[in-house]
Amino acid sequence: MSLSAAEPGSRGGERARADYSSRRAAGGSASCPPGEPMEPTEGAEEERLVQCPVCLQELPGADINAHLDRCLQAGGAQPEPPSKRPRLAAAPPGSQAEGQPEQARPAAGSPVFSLFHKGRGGGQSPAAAGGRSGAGRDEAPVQPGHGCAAAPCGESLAHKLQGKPLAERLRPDTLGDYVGQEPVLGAQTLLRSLLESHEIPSLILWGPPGCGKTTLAHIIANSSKKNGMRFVTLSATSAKTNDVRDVISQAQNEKRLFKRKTILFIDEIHRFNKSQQDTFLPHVECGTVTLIGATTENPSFQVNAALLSRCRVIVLEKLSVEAMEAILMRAVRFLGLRVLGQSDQHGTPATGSSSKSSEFPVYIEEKALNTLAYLCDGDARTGLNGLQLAVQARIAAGSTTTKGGAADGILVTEEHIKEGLQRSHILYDRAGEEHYNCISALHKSMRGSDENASLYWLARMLEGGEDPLYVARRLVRFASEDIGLADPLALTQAVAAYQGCHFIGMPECEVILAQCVVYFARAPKSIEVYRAYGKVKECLRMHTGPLPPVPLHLRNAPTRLMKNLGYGKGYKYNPMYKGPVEQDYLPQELKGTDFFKEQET
Ligand SMILES: Nc1ncnc2c1ncn2[C@@H]1O[C@H](COP(=O)(O)OP(=O)(O)OP(=O)(O)O)[C@@H](O)[C@H]1O
Repeated sequence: MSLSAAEPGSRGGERARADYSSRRAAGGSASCPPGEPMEPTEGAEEERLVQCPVCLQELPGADINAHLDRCLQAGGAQPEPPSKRPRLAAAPPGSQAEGQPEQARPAAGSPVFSLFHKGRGGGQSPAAAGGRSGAGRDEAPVQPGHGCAAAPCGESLAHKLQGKPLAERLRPDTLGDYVGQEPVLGAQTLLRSLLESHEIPSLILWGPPGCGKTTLAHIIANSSKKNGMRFVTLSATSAKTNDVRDVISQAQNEKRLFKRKTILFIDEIHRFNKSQQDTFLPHVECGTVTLIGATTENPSFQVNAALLSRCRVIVLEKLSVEAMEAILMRAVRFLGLRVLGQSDQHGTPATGSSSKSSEFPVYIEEKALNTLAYLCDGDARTGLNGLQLAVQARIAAGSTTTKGGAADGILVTEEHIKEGLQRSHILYDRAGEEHYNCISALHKSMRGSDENASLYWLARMLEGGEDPLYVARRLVRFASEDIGLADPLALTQAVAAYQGCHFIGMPECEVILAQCVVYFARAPKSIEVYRAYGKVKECLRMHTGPLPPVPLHLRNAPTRLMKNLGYGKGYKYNPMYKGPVEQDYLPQELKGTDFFKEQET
């Protein structure tokens, strides 16, 4: 036997299979039942640990063929390697492993990270606690359609509001239910035709929170699954480089052994550092994995340029008020609420109503829905959670009303919606005017050395859901523009604050920003450099004709030819002189210009 320790996907794997076949033909130990000890074989080679090319488990060389036999029969699934962490989940529905006995599927913790699948244990998603998408999410399927999506008809309203957040229950499964994003997903768009023909390119989905990035990936997962592809998901907030490597080697094996393609979805890809992102590069390049990354950050800054050039960047916009209204109406139908229009005092039951008739009818003002669609600022998760919270609160309060002549029931008004949103989401328009107004107020408060106002505006933004890195970037600018050389350490503080925010994110990073903001409010201020640089720029802008050449004595002369042309000639090397050196550094035309001279006002 000559099987050597092989990297998954390497030629050693082929040799393993060849060896496996020949031993099998010879009636060798390949027929050992699982769990039985293998017969010892001769030779030192057998004592070496060999990695199974299918499941990556390391075994003594003597055991590998029988193990490989079982591994291949189990469709590439073997008991988990000891090093795997429990957040790795099981095989996707529709995958080859799905139809196999439970023990033959990849166990939780196997290198298969397939998460967009029907929950086996029916456990509650981590998102049920209000969490965002993450590694290990175990989602229940949502049926296409409206009224009874994800819930059997007749299920009570209280039951529908329990467990998973509404936003998760209503996550669309098909493009048909995906609302908005017309510029990238409308009819006739390239992406739609690619998705419809199951030609999925590597993608980076970039857009603000709650605009549908994960949902789009979820839809792609459903369609690719039907097409026999594997869909594996990782969250960059929790996955380590080793997890990525595991996924890649599993993808290599799947491709080699079962000719199955793997789509790897990485949520919050910007949280991977550049070297972690490098891990995918060659595998995206050679087509072992199709990468779908989701990010709320500008990928030009946060995603490795080489990786970026191999992916199509899809820019998703925050959802429009109309799109939000459509999403909320779908939720209203699902919950079986009755919309109480301004002109319709009796309330129009939403089609697909599924509330049990024994329950009080629940009414919601049309105005309340419009306000919610407006206030959630294009974030569908906030909108749906806001609706859920308001309805739950009203049901818990057990209020009944006969307002407006409607039958006895529970009424959700605009005020209730605002109250619910206020509690979970300070009214703050992250992309609109409020965003600029607040950052401007913060900047001016720090400039005016008002530490209280500075902290106030900072909190207004952060509590309203502002991206802490946006604030941190402004602080970096402020450190140079307003403090400058009056305290050069300010810049170090700002850069450190930016990095701190990048490392730990919200909510922990809020105090980092608070410290930096107070430091800046208290710091001495100087705009000397800022102003002088402005004057230099103006000087360049106002210049007419060709720009003056760099004086010859200031030029470097790395070659003989350049020396002969007079480059560097007459240059006085300052360290060689004890006293001040008489030498011009500005072009002749600008001799004596002082950009630092204060202008008389
Ligand atoms: N375009 C859409 N059409 C219908 N529902 C949507 C759409 N976008 C989002 N939703 C709803 O909002 C919820 C949250 O959306 P999703 O998780 O896709 O946001 P995201 O862009 O990935 O946000 P984040 O960056 O915060 O993870 C979904 O579960 C779904 O119910």
